[in-house]
Amino acid sequence: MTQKLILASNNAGKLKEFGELLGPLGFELHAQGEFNVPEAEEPYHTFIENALTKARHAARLTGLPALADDSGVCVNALGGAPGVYSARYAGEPKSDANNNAKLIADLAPHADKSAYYYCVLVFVRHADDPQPVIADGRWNGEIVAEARGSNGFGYDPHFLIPSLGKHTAELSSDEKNALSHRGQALRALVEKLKSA
Ligand SMILES: O=c1nc[nH]c2c1ncn2[C@H]1C[C@H](O)[C@@H](COP(=O)(O)OP(=O)(O)OP(=O)(O)O)O1
Ligand SMILES: [Mg+2]
Repeated sequence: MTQKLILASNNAGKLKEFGELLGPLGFELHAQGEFNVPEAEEPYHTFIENALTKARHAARLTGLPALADDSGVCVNALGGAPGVYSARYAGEPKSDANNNAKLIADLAPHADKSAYYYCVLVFVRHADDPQPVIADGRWNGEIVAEARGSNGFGYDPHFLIPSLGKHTAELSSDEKNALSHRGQALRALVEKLKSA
């Protein structure tokens, strides 16, 4: 039996990656936008609290199980910024181009360009589920001022994977999903769901 699952996100890049990763596992995926679920507030300072809030919000408004992702890029020389604030680093309205420009400018004086992508996923069976299923993933790289590649989304044109010699926007979706913070977290989550 296929399980209906609401993806509690309005980010087209994430929704594409979730479809690629979860579609083959037999979930019947629906973006929250199909049910006119408006964007949830993300008022917290931790990824986990924001992800849980997004998942509960979507489950409450649809009556269906929901999966939320809160993620970002954490830059070591910037003390982990933009981190949980990655989506609105350059202010509202959210803009990948403005966020990338601000990140490159802020990092320019620093020699250490190391960074990592971080992703927390939260699955709830219903809005008041007392046992949300949680998994996370991390992907190390470096921020590069020059943009390269046109795949992916967000900070991908500027995120270099040194061992591959490629920016993450130069990877195919299969290559990215096999390695990414989101791919790692989703595989861990699916293992937990199997034994839950
Ligand atoms: O694989 C990635 N490749 C590039 N950039 C990424 C990635 N993963 C997260 N990011 C960046 C995009 C955004 O600036 C922030 C997520 O913010 P976050 O609040 O979790 O998502 P969002 O507001 O775009 O959509 P939503 O909350 O509806 O899921 O981190
Ligand atoms: Mg968000």
